Formats: sequence, structure tokens, C-alpha cells
Amino acid sequence: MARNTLHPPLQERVPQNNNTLHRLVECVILFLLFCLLLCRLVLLPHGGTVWLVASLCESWFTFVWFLFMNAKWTPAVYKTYPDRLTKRFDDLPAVDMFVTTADPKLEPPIVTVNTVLSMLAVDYPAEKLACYVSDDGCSPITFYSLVEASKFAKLWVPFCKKYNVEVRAPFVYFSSEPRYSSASASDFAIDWAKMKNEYEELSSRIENAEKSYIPHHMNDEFAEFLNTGRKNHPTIIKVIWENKGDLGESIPHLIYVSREKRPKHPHHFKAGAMNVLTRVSGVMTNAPFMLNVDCDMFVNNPKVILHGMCLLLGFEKDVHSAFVQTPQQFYGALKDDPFGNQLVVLQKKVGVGMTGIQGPFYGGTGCFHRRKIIYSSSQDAGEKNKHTRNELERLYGNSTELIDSATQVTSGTSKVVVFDISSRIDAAKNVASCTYELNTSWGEEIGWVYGSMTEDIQTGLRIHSMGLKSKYMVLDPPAFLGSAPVGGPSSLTQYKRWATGLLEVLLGRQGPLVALFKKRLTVRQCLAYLLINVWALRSLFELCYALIPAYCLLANASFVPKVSDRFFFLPSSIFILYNAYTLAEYLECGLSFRAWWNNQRMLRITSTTAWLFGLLSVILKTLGLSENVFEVTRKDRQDDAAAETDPSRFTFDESPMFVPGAALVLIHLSALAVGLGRRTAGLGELLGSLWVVLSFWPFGGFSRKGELRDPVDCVVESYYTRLLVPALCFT
Ligand SMILES: O=c1ccn([C@@H]2O[C@H](COP(=O)(O)OP(=O)(O)O[C@H]3O[C@H](CO)[C@@H](O)[C@H](O)[C@H]3O)[C@@H](O)[C@H]2O)c(=O)[nH]1
Ligand SMILES: [Mn+2]
Repeated sequence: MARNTLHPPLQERVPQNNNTLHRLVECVILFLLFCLLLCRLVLLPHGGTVWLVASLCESWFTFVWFLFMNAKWTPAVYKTYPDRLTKRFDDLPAVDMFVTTADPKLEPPIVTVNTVLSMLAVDYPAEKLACYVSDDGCSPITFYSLVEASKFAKLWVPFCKKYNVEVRAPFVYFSSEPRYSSASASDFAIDWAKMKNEYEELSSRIENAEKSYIPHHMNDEFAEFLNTGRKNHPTIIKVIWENKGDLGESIPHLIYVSREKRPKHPHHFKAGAMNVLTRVSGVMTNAPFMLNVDCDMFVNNPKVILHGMCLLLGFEKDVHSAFVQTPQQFYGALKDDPFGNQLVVLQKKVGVGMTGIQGPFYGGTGCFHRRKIIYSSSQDAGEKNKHTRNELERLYGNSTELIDSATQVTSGTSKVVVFDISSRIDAAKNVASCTYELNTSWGEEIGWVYGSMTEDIQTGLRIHSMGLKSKYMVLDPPAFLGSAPVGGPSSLTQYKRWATGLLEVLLGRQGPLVALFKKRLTVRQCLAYLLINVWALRSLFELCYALIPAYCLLANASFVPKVSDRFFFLPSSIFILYNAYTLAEYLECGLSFRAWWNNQRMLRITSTTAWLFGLLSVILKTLGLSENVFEVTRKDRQDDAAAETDPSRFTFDESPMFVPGAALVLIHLSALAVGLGRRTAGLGELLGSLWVVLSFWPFGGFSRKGELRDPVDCVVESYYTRLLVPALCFT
């Protein structure tokens, strides 16, 4: 890789000038919050307990607001120039691509297959790529599907490259009619129809396999899957396709990995799978870069690796881009984000904002890592590695093949030894065994970090703690697209897992606060981590504050100044400004009023339900009363989701998670009845209570399911049609 410095840069930082107004409004809100707290303090002797509780909650909200301001204060955006890559390097570096799947029921093999196909077909020299699929489900169906997919790939990859197909996940591509380009139109029509037919056959073979019909010729291949339990089986590694470089059309290597699992050995969920993938690929292809995606995150922009390389190779030093993260974006996303899990504004504001500090969080998927950095720990950051064999074994384990490949990577020798990967299967099986990590640094100082349900945040933090930076890569069209959970229960389950994991990170020995003092995490980056690491703790304040207006109405007390009071303007102006500002942010990101409201509402709902249960599960785990398990999100096939009557409706199950929300609605409805019957009830308390009822309305629908309409719909409609329109006509 000869670097030619005479050429123009591969990336460029785009100045962000339109930031002053944002900062100003944010400061005004912060100032008003401080004034409110001061006013609380002065009036505390007259206010009583409610007043005190309200002040505590508001102090916390002020703190969270400050954390947001910090994260968004210095946004940074980078532009990438992939066309300049080839001018600058005569040879592009190799990339190992990882796909993780865990459950063939919740994650149908056809979903994984589409992701794999989209990766095999990216615009990048195929002989530089290898795709490793980790199957924690140890499913012969998944394996069979990949075998079939690799046959299809031999037609699909050349087809994509010949016609420069935009989205190379076949289920997306074939979901719309072909777009003809003038020249070879008739050739294309024939090829297209043929390819569509092939894909349909592939899908039906996979469907049949799911119905437990598997062709006989596979029997030998399946022998290893016999008598295996999902949590009790030896390592299975199969080279499905090896690119020997002698074919006209070349397709990247495809390797199936199901790591050993035994009931007595913790497997550390996805983090464990990622470490196995790292080691297996280390002894097989040992590419300097690794790209990882979840099984549902297909490549949506075929140039993604080229763009990634611009940020990975385009800086003076590696420390500027230890990893490159793309935002998580979703396909078939429900209109206006009814479950508040598309996180568009959060990712845009905080992701771009953090790029101006040390860099975005590692999000677990759609991310490029440097193998060298995954292999290094904060202890040897800076110093050149001169480890003895014993030290190397303590770090990486006792596989000679792995130690050799790791030293090659960490010492930065650019000479990459290319193996005949089939000859490395035994070495790979050794490093994938469940005892391999015993007495090594994997999961602690090296690789993906264990001990949290959000291994992604924990691992990114480990890297930032070494004083390294990460970069955010926002592409148009989006780099990858995945599926967002649909329905009340699964969305809340996902938020619960995140809240649990993030609190585990906060309290753990490798948490952001420890890293601030003992390692090289910067103050502002630490505060940015706190923003999400305190999710579970936010639940207490959110729940308390949501109860206060009801308590006041029932007990004839007050928690905000009366309308006649000169301090009334403080809470009211904060309320108005905050909502106007967040709404403006949504509109600025191209989202609707409705999306803003849905997200505001879901923030109230998740924080008092999912985050609260996240807090409880951390407490239970700390007391040793229960273990946390990674509850995998269901990745529905598109048609299934569409078959439901209205996928955007909030649905319920018997989970206790729904209790706080439903209780809040009932309490507030009673409180409002009492309050309205009493002439002395304060406006602040009444409006506060009404706001809670509006926010938690989906929980009000539980008794008359299907009939109730969202009151906000009614308000919006009637407001526009009955008031605004005539008013406009009149003037
Ligand atoms: O024991 C396990 C459990 C999960 N997974 C895989 O982990 C990925 C993420 O699981 P999913 O259920 O889709 O969780 P999400 O909440 O959608 O995932 C987000 O949050 C996770 C952390 O909570 C990150 O690991 C993910 O990358 C990030 O996309 C999927 O590919 C799974 O197959 C495993 O490989 N082994
Ligand atoms: Mn997911």
C-alpha cells in the first residue's frame, strides 16, 4: 500500500456554521431552569414536601439538559471522497465482514441470507473480502440457507455489478419493478426475470427447510449438527465458499461459525460471538479491518466500504479513526415513528455532536473496526509492543496461529500472509472453543468487553478510554438499513435491555467515570456517555414527576406557582420553549409534528416503564437474585408486519412492564375528576395532569381496544379544519 501524498485528501471536515441559534436557545432554557431552581430554593420553606420532591426532579432534569447541551455543542461532519482512493493506493486493504445471528425463529434465515448477499456484492475487490457468519442458534437451517445463498451469489454478484444495482439485498431489489437503463434494455429484462426467478427458488428452498424438509444430499454436511442442543454443542466451522482467485467472477469467502457452547460456560451473548469471530478470522484471513453488522442490517449503499476506507485511511494517524460508525437506520420504518425507536433526531444531533468531541458511540452494527485496536489494551497504548511469549498468551490465549497473526497486526507489518483457509479450520476451531478464553484478556482488556447487555457501548468506551477517537459516517443513500421492532412489547423490551446494559456500564469497573480519572477519556466525552448511561436512573425522576400533578389535585396541594404569582412565567416558559425547541429540531431533521409528538410521548412511556424495569433488573442482578439475559429482538419479515391490521398501534401482552403506564393513566383520570370538581385546583396542576394523560394515552385504550382514537389526532384535525381554516378564510 504505497501512500501517495500528492493527491487530494480522502476526507474533509465540513464546517458547521448554523449552530449559534441552537446554542442560544439551549442556553436560555438552561438559564430558565436555573432560575426555576433558585425560585424553588427561596420558596422551599412554604412549599412543603411536594415542593422539595419537585425541586429534586427538576434539578435532575436540568442536569440531563446540560448533558444534552454538552453532547450537541460542537457538531462535526466529514465528507468522504471514495473516487480518490484508487488514485492514492494501488492496492486496497482487506476487510473481514462479520454477521451475527442467534435465533432462527426470531431472526428468519432469509433475513440473514439477504444481509450476507448484500455484503458479498459490495463494490470492493472481492479477493480482499471475507464474510463470517456467527450462528449462536447452531441451526442447520441457517447453515443450509447460507449454502444455498452462496450458490445464488454466483449469479447475483455478477448481476449486481454488471447493472450497477443500487440495493443489493434481493428482497428489497425485487420488491419493486425493474428500472430500465436505455442501452442494454432487452438483455437486462431477460437477466432480471431470470434472477428474480432464481431468488424466488432460493426463498422457497429456505422456506421448505424451515418446514423441516432438507434435501438428502445435505446429510453429510449436516452430520455435525446431529445431537446438538442450542446451548450444548461443539464448535462447527464450515468454509462454505473459498475464493481461490481462479474464477472469472470472484466472490468473497463465506464462512459459517457456530462457536462451542456448554451449559457450565458463560457465552457472553453477542460480545462472546464477536470475540470468536475476531479470533476465527484472525487465524484465517487476518484482515486489518473488520466490518460488523447484525443479521438484519443489509448493505444499502454498495460503496460503503470505499467510503469507510476514506475515514480509516484518510487521516495522518490511526488514532483519529479508531473505529468508524454509521447511524442505525431502518427499512420499512413505520410512518412517524409510533414507538419512538427510530432515534433519528437523537442519532443526528448526538452522533454528529460527539464527532466534534472524541467521536460517536460504537452502536454494535454498521461499524468498521481496526483489528490492531481491538487487540490492544489501555496498558500498552502508546508503547510499542515487546511482549514475551508468556505475556502474549495471557493476552490472546495459547493458539500459536492466533499469536502469530496478532503480532503481525499489532506490529503493523503490512505484509499480509494469505492462507489456504480450508487448511486453517483446526486452528479456527481451537480459538472458538468455550474454554479458550480462560485466563486470557479477552472480554476484559482485549476485544469486545463482557459484563453488560450493551456490549457495544462498553466496547466503544474501552476504545475511547485509550484516548482514541472515532468517526461518524453519514451516507446518502444510507450505508445500512435494519429492522426496528414493531409493537409495544418488543420495543419496550429492547429499551429495557439497553437501559439495563447502560447502567451496568456506568457502575462497572470500566465505566465512564472510572475511565475519566484512571484512563484517557476526556471530560466532555465522559459527560456524553453519561447522557445515555443514566437512562435507567432517569426512570425514578420521570415517574416521580409524573405522579406529582395527580397527587396535588387529589391532596389539594400545589407544585407550581399559581397563575397570579409573578413566578408562574418560569415553569410555563420552560414548558413552551422546551417543546417548541424540540419540535423545531424534528422539523429541521425533516420529520413531522406527529413524529415529534410520538417521540415525546414514547420518551415518557419508555422512561417510566422500560427504563424502570431496566433499573430493577440491575438491582436484582446486583443482589444476586437473577441473571440478565439478552432478549433477541424479533426481525419480522415485511409481509408479516403488513398483515397486521395497524402495525403502528400500541399492542400489549401480559408483561408487568405495562403496569406503571396503565396505573398512571388511571390515577390521573381520577385526579382530574377530583380536581375539576374543586374550584381551587391550580391551572399548572390541571395542565400537568392532562399532559400526562395525553402522553400515556395508549395505555388508556386497554379497556376498549380498537375503538379509541388518539386524542392528539382529534385535536390536530379539529384544530386545523374547524378553527384555522375558517379563521384564515375570514381574514
Ligand atoms: O446471544 C446472542 C444474542 C444476540 N446476538 C446478535 O446480536 C445482534 C443484535 O441483537 P438484536 O436482538 O437485534 O438487538 P438490538 O437491540 O436490535 O441491537 C442493538 O443493541 C445491541 C446491544 O443491546 C447491539 O449489540 C446491536 O448491535 C444493536 O443493533 C443480532 O444480530 C443477534 O443475532 C448474538 O449473536 N448472540
Ligand atoms: Mn436489531
